[in-house]
Amino acid sequence: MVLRWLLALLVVTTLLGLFANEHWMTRRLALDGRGPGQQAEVVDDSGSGGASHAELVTSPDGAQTMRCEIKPGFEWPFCELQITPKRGELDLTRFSSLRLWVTVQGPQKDAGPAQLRVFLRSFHPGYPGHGVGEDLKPHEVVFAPAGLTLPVELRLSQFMVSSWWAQTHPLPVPLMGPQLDRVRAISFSTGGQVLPGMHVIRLDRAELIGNWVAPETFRLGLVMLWMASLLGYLVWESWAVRARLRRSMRRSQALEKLALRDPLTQVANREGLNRALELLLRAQGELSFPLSVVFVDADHFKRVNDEHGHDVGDQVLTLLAQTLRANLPRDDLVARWGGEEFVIVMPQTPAEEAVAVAERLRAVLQRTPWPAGLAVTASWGVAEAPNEAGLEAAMREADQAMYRAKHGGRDRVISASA
Ligand SMILES: Nc1nc2c(ncn2[C@@H]2O[C@H](COP(=O)(O)OP(=O)(O)OP(=O)(O)O)[C@@H](O)[C@H]2O)c(=O)[nH]1
Repeated sequence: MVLRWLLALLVVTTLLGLFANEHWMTRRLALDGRGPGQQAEVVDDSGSGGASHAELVTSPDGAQTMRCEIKPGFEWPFCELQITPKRGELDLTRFSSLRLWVTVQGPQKDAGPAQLRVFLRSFHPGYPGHGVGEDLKPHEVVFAPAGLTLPVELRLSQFMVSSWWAQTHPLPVPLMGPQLDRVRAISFSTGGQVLPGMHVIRLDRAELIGNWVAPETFRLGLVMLWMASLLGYLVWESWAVRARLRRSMRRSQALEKLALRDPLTQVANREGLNRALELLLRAQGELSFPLSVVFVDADHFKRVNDEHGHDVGDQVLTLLAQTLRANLPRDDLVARWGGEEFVIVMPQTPAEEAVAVAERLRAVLQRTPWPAGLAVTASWGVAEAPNEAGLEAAMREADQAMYRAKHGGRDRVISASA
């Protein structure tokens, strides 16, 4: 169930994340000459020996329009609308595409739609001429905007170093290829095979688009998220299984304890005594011997029930058991054998000592304040087991000795050997 929720959450997070990274977590930068931070200007071939002439018109809505009269006679005639950030350079590596709202008109009717060259010009101190004017490295994309739906989106990876520039500017290998980390200008230029006549380039908007987090980094992050979630789940599950196991062990231990204890008197029952004896013999073996067994049976207990009710009878049995337990060392075992009969097992105790202990306990019962002002006594039978083999016989003999105590007048201790 948890896994299902976790999976659903991860799937939703992943899809939402991918969508957000693509559409919401984006940075934009206008690069169209609007605002005080940028400057728009036109450049024509007149500075290089040509006769073409360009002029710039800025519309009230901010659109930049270059009107250019291309004159023949020069080898590479051109006009160019150039936008430069006033404060130096732009690092375009943080962006992935350039969105353009641009239209081009030219005189060519039969020669096909007029072409536009877009240049990103970047600086590097290693370039020949050290960034003076034309020695900025041009990165170029050529296309015909006519008929395209605006905006036209150009991926920055589509910009290639102009081959004519590369041929005349031999560069060391590390500086070859596109470099967009220090762009000083973006230009919109007439095409390479430009026809003489009037050319108009109108730039309504130019916008750089980039992701806050690069898509590859973002996807890597998502993979890490999945791995971490999976690992977290595995750790959590193994912890949960261990916790379940611990709980069920505790429960079964509690149940086992219940099964070995007499619920009324809270001392061991017969099964509990057998189990405790087993453990004792396993731990101490023959060291437990000589071991004495004492049978204790409340005297005339039926009368207690008959005269004072079953509840008082229960209270007497409970007090009797707890009194025995409280007045014996921890190593001695106390159990309810059944009804109003109890058994005490005293390891490392010869019969004479056990008789003395039984006498002491008998005296304790006389001093005990019993419910309903009763004077409760018991009959005691003591027998000694010299070794493990003699244990069963000792139980039997102690029981018989207890009966002899009954027949002898009750409230007394009888040793089987007496
Ligand atoms: N209240 C109560 N009575 C119990 C319980 N278990 C056994 N008894 C009662 O203990 C009484 C034992 O009676 P008997 O076996 O005649 O023995 P006694 O009256 O003690 O007489 P002697 O043993 O000969 O001294 C019976 O009335 C049982 O009902 C118990 O858990 N609670």
